[in-house]
Amino acid sequence: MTEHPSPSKLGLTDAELAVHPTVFANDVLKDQVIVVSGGAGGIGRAIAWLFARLGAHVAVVGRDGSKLDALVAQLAERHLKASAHVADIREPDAVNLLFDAIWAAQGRVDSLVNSAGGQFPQPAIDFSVKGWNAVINTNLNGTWYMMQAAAQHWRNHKHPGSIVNIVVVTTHGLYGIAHTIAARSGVIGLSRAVAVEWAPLNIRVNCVAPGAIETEGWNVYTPEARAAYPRSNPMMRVGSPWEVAEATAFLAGPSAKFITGETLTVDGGGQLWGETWTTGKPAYFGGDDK
Ligand SMILES: CCCCC/C=C/C(=O)SCCNC(=O)CCNC(=O)[C@H](O)C(C)(C)COP(=O)(O)OP(=O)(O)OC[C@H]1O[C@@H](n2cnc3c(N)ncnc32)[C@H](O)[C@@H]1OP(=O)(O)O
Ligand SMILES: NC(=O)C1=CN([C@@H]2O[C@H](COP(=O)(O)OP(=O)(O)OC[C@H]3O[C@@H](n4cnc5c(N)ncnc54)[C@H](OP(=O)(O)O)[C@@H]3O)[C@@H](O)[C@H]2O)C=CC1
Repeated sequence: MTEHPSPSKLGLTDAELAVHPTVFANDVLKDQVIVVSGGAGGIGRAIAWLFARLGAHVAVVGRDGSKLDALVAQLAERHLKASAHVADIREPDAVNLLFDAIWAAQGRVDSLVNSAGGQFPQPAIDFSVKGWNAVINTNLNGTWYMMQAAAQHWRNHKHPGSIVNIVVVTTHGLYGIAHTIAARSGVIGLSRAVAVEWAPLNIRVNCVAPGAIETEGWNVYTPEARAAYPRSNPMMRVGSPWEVAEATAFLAGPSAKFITGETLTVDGGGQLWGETWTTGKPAYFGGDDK
């Protein structure tokens, strides 16, 4: 994967996340257990900090154990509860073992947040089969394996649950990552379908669709593409991972107990006005790219 040097830090640090003001009351998630995939990434990390500060035990999941361990240590320093779990969400057997392990250690799981995911910018006409499959496998298949394993464990334990899938805005204005639009459209459709099928099990399923949210994940985009992101919505700024975390807490927790099958867009209005060209805006549309 091509990574571009970042001129300054991207996103929020642990020190900032530890004290960021929140609209939620302390202890609103007291004693709950929340699984956060991609928990050491930019958005997942903000979710982990917010949910832990609200009283939950946060089980953070990813492939890089050292990043997860460092985050858990930071949380523990502030007397917040968390555990690190290495798993590749594209491996269904590993995903099942992950949920077995968390249930065995914590005795419950209340919510799953799927924040693991990503893509690379490329005109769709040039996608290789391997690149297409990497993005579909991560964002659609991996998310599904996590959703299904969570739901099967809830059914087996006769325990209610909620799922929040972090997707992208699929309806308007996001170009150069068509593979992820395809995968995330699949996740949104899947979430609406199982929101109905799993309602008898007392499982809610919702999505959050962020717009341009500054995180280290942006290193996959060129500095020129990133420079245009603040102009991708009528608020003329990028979003913060904390803004996504608070939307996620709203949907995951008791505040949304009558909401299922919904997608909450957190993009500063970008789905109504604005455009994001992750590969540079072509001259045809009035941009600089040939
Ligand atoms: C407002 C703006 C933003 C737009 C909205 C969304 C933003 C975000 O989501 S930002 C944060 C998300 N984080 C990331 O996207 C992280 C970076 N991306 C990735 O890690 C990958 O894209 C991945 C998720 C697909 C990783 O999967 P993995 O299996 O590890 O993939 P590989 O790196 O091994 O690559 C496999 C295959 O994919 C093709 N490929 C990968 N990178 C590129 C590239 N830059 N250009 C073209 N093709 C690429 C390629 O075929 C790779 O195979 P090889 O050629 O054999 O390496
Ligand atoms: N930032 C933005 O502007 C936007 C982001 N999004 C989406 O929000 C989600 C989070 O984004 P963000 O935090 O910015 O991205 P990051 O790249 O910072 O974090 C993504 C995390 O996903 C984990 N991950 C990736 N693949 C796998 C895998 N196969 N198994 C387990 N974990 C995996 C990575 O951890 P590890 O390397 O340890 O596996 C990483 O920490 C992603 O789905 C992203 O596409 C959507 C719209 C906009």
